[in-house]
Amino acid sequence: MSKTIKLAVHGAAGRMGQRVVALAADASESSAADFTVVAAIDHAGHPKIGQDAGTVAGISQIGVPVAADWPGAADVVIDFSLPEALDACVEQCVANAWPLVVATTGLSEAQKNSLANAAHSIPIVWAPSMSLAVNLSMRVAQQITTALRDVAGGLDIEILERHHRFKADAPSGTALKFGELIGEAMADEEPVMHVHGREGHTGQRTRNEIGYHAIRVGDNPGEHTIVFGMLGERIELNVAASNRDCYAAGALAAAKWLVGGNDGQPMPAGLYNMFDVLGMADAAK
Ligand SMILES: NC(=O)C1=CN([C@@H]2O[C@H](COP(=O)(O)OP(=O)(O)OC[C@H]3O[C@@H](n4cnc5c(N)ncnc54)[C@H](O)[C@@H]3O)[C@@H](O)[C@H]2O)C=CC1
Ligand SMILES: O=C(O)C1=N[C@H](C(=O)O)C[C@H](O)C1
Repeated sequence: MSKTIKLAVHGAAGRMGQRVVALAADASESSAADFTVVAAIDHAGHPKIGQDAGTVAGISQIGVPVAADWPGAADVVIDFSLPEALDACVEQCVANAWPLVVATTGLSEAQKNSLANAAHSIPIVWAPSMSLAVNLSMRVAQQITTALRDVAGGLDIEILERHHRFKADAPSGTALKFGELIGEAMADEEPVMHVHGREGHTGQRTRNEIGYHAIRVGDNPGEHTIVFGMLGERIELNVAASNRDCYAAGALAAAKWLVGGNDGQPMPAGLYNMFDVLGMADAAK
């Protein structure tokens, strides 16, 4: 039998952590052949501490309790937690030389810098969306922007995102990443302004801004619409999750890539993203 990847899940009792545990451990899922969940880590005060992580995730027992302690050994760690929980996770991974997938959004600038520092010693995949469809849409958004940025009459770009009412950060990390990539593709002499919502006497829209609008409704697992508005017509690029498994499957693909790379060799230390994992790093922009 081939050796499975020993996976530690950080934030294991959360909405996303549960789906990662389920896809990695549920025998009916194809990814379960690749992984063995060795640790399901969550906050010491979480009410599910001590319960079997499989049961918490809605699958059969896996013999691993949700715990606040880190394991003695792991091949890779997947983090879906909170910004305030991430620093300790990164420290553990650096101390133990564990590759790390960071999916948590809403990080401070200091945390982004410490991720870059940590990536000098361990390989890290960090992306605000692990979804294949979202990452592909980011490339499409860059291409549309490049094609239309000099259109007669001008191009207005606004980013609408919809998420469940429980989401803690706004706008979504994905919306901000769309904006960053689109801003690069706008390549104007003027610096791009990132405008978050509008209210009051705002005056006319300027050419060099990207607008962001964060909608929080019900149980929406994540939807992004990029509006490319011109005089006389518009394009709307919409990418929507039906459930959270697109993110969980993407995180598992990233974990597998860190451990086995493209050629079976572990990835060296460095800061990677989902474009690297999906082989889209050099896609035409
Ligand atoms: N990159 C991506 O594809 C995606 C990223 N996310 C992001 O992942 C994060 C988690 O999202 P959800 O699962 O919906 O949130 P959630 O609130 O359901 O789960 C977070 C979990 O982290 C745990 N946690 C809090 N403090 C901790 C600590 N000190 N140590 C260990 N665990 C701790 C919580 O108890 C909770 O179980 C958010 O930042 C969200 O934006 C969510 C979906 C996709
Ligand atoms: O909190 C969520 O749910 C999600 N967060 C990520 C983000 O902030 O971009 C990714 C996804 O949209 C779901």
